[in-house]
Amino acid sequence: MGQLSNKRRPIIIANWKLNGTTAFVSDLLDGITEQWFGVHQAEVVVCPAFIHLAQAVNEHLAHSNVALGAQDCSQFEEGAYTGDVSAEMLHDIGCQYVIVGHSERRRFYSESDAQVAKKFDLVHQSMMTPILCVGETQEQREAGKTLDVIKRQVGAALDYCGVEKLARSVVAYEPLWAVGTGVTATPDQAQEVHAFIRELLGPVGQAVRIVYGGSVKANNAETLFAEPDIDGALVGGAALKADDFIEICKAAEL
Ligand SMILES: O=C[C@H](O)COP(=O)(O)O
Repeated sequence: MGQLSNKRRPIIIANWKLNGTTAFVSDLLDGITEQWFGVHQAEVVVCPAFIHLAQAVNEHLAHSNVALGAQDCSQFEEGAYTGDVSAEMLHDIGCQYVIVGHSERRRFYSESDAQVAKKFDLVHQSMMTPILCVGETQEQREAGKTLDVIKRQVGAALDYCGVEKLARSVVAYEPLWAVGTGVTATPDQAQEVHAFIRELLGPVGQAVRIVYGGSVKANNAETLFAEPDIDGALVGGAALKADDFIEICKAAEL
């Protein structure tokens, strides 16, 4: 992949969102682990729904080289917060990664930058790696505000947690107009924002993996990954079929 691949290990993350039964998840995990064994340049992470995490660990991932992530966590550590799942619970069950600030959480649950920053910090406190999602709406892009939005979203985590924690994180750039729409950002559009995020992080930015998300498919992954600041992908729809997802993972190693 891109010219900086010697410095940053590519990472491909499957976000299965609100999908799957135990049988579906079982088949999908079998399909992925059977095709992704041995040593690989790219790191592969799967993020099932909370209720399928234990199944993933106990029945499929324990002896695989596929890592486990969660799609979200509570902004609270413990106590009377009905329905929540804490970062510590996720660590305890075997997660290594947690997505925070996904645009669907920001949009459908009104999560603020401040709440996302708290979650980001709790994931670190629980010895896992947060995947911080940022991205602009179509209206914001058309108004020329893309970089302002990204600066505000990354800045909230930076201000709350400090640059050292950002250095040990993954950032996912997901323009909302590309999420689940079939419209992918062009490699140039994505590269511009990725380079901007890296610049925002200062010297540590060179070590941070910044992935792109938004209608990534097997047929567009390679050109995106060829960009110097795109270190992998956060994949939704195309991660629901093992063969399609594995094709994207392979493209990260070209
Ligand atoms: O978390 C994944 C993203 O929201 C991308 O979803 P998508 O690949 O279905 O567009």
